[in-house]
Amino acid sequence: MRRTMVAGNWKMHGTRASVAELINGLRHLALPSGVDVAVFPPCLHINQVVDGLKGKSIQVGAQNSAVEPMQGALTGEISPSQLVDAGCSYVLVGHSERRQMMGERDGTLNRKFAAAQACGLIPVLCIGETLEQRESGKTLEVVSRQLGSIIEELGVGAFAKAVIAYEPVWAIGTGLTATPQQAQDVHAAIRAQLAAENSEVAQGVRLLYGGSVKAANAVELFGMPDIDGGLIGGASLNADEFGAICRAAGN
Ligand SMILES: O=C[C@H](O)COP(=O)(O)O
Repeated sequence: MRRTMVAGNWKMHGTRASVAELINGLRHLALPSGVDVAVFPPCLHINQVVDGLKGKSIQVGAQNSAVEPMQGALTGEISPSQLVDAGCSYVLVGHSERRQMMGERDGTLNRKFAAAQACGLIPVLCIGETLEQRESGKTLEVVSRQLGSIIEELGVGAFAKAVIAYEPVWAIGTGLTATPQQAQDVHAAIRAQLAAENSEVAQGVRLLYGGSVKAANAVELFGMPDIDGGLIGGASLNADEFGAICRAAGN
């Protein structure tokens, strides 16, 4: 049985003061015991969040990490080993905003994924199609290629200690959500692709849905058989809303 997971990606939001407020809100949440909860603050605020959430069952992750596992001459980057040292458990790999705006390609993402795992971080691989790709019937082809890149490079076993987030780009921050059935169809295809290589890995890996998830649509989405929780953007910046989404995952 897979444990559900709700992850809050704060993206490039927050000041020390607003983060302190959000931490305070999170500390007061009653969280369901069967759900793994994690937040992904900007790197600048990771120490503050790790300290502020001590004793609370919320893990902390980073939104990005370097292609090299250990420290070195890589100006401006933060290594997975530094993130572990700071108290992180997870790292996002290949969020569509980084694929699109930073030009991150599969080869780079394979290295980031491997480097994260080498340090004991759990990578959350983000995959998903653009509106144009969906409208031209290429959704499954695109998602399969993004997933296949890691399988080819690192082997399907790499997903024994990883999470996958399916995020249709057209649903991110737009208020448009994939219908539960649209999301389920893609999640089922992802699991089938993994199962073709290794059914145990396929059954064990958690597949999160991301894209305009709110408390109001979470129950229906998380009720689908291959949706094991969510990667939440905007709604994770409000502790009460985030708490309600976590409770929806616990139903
Ligand atoms: O990482 C989170 C996703 O990009 C979803 O963002 P959103 O909930 O604001 O649409």
